[in-house]
Amino acid sequence: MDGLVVAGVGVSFDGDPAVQDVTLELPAGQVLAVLGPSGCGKSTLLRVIAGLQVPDRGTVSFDGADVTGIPTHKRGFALMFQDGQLFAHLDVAANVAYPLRRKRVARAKIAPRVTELLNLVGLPGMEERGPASLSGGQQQRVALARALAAEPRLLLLDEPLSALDRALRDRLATDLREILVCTGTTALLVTHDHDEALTAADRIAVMRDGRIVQQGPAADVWQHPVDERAAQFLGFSTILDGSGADRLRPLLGAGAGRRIALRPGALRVDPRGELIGTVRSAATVADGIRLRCEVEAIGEVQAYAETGTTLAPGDRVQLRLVPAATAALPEGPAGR
Ligand SMILES: Nc1ncnc2c1ncn2[C@@H]1O[C@H](COP(=O)(O)OP(=O)(O)OP(=O)(O)O)[C@@H](O)[C@H]1O
Repeated sequence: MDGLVVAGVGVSFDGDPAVQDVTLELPAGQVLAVLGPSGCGKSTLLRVIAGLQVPDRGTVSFDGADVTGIPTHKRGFALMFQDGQLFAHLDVAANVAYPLRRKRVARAKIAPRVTELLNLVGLPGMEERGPASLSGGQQQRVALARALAAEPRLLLLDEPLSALDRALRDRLATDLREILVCTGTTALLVTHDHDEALTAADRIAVMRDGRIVQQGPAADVWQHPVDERAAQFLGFSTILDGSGADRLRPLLGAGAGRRIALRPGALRVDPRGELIGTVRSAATVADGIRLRCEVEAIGEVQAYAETGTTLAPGDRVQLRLVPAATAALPEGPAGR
C-alpha cells in the first residue's frame, strides 16, 4: 500500500507498556488523527513512526518499504509540535527556509518558495517578522509552513493546536485540513481533542491504554463508537439504554440499536418536538441556552434552546431529537 503502515508496534518503559500491538494504516494523501487521552501513548507512537524511539517489536513501513531501522533524518518525514519550536533568533523567512537550506535547495529558489508557503498558511508578507512578535496561532502557522517546506513524504503533528484557545483552534483546524488537502500531504496528527480530529482528518484511530481500540473513516468512527468510553471520548455526553433508548428508538428508525449515545446538541427545544420535558435549569452559553431537562422515561438530559428564548425551572418544553447528533452503541458492558 502507498502510505504508512504500522504493524504490531509495542514499546515499554521499564517494563511498563506504553504502546501495545498497534497496527495502523494511513493511505497516501490522507490525514489520520490518533485520538486519545493524556498518557495513552500517542506521543510514543508518533516518536516510533518518526524514528525517534526504537520499538521493542513491530514494524513501520512507508510506500511498501520497511523504515523501522532507518534513522529519522533519512525517512523524509517532518514533525510539528504543540509549541512550534521556531528558532527565536531567526526571522519568519529564515525559519521557513531552514529545511530548504538543509536540503541544499538553490538560493534563488528559496525566497519564492518561502513566499509561496507563507501565502499558503495565511501569513503573506510576514517574512521579516521575528517569532516573538507573532501570536500563538501565527507561530503555529509558521511552524506548519516550515514543516511543509521540504515536501515531506509524511507530516507528523503532535497536538499542533493544543496550546491555542478554543476559537482559534477551531479556525486553525479547518485551515490545517485545507492546507493538507490542497498540498496532497499525507499526515498523521495526534490529539486529545475530538473536534480537532474530526475537522482535520479523513480517518480516526481511537487510542486507549496504549492500544488502538477503533479505527476507520472519520464519519464511521463518529457514527459508530466501539464502546461507551470511546463514545464519551468522541464527545457524546449521554448514553441511554433501557427505557430511555426505548423512548428514542422510534424517532430514529431502523438500525437505532439498544444503546444510544447523544451529543450535547442532540435535543433542541422546538414546538414540533416529539418529547416533553420539564426545565430544571437554564444557562446562557455562546451558541444558545443550555438546559437541563427532565424527560419522561429518559431522565435528566441536556438540551438547547435558541438564544432569546425565555425559560425558567419548572417550564414545560417540547424537544426535538436531532438524529445526526446521535450514535448507536453496541450492546454489552461499558468499555474497558
Ligand atoms: N521516555 C520515557 N521514559 C519513561 N516513560 C515514558 C517515556 N515516554 C513516555 N513514557 C510513559 O509512557 C506512557 C505514554 O506516554 P505518551 O507521552 O506517549 O502519552 P500521550 O498519550 O502522548 O500523553 P500526553 O498527551 O500527555 O503527552 C506514559 O505513562 C508515560 O509516562
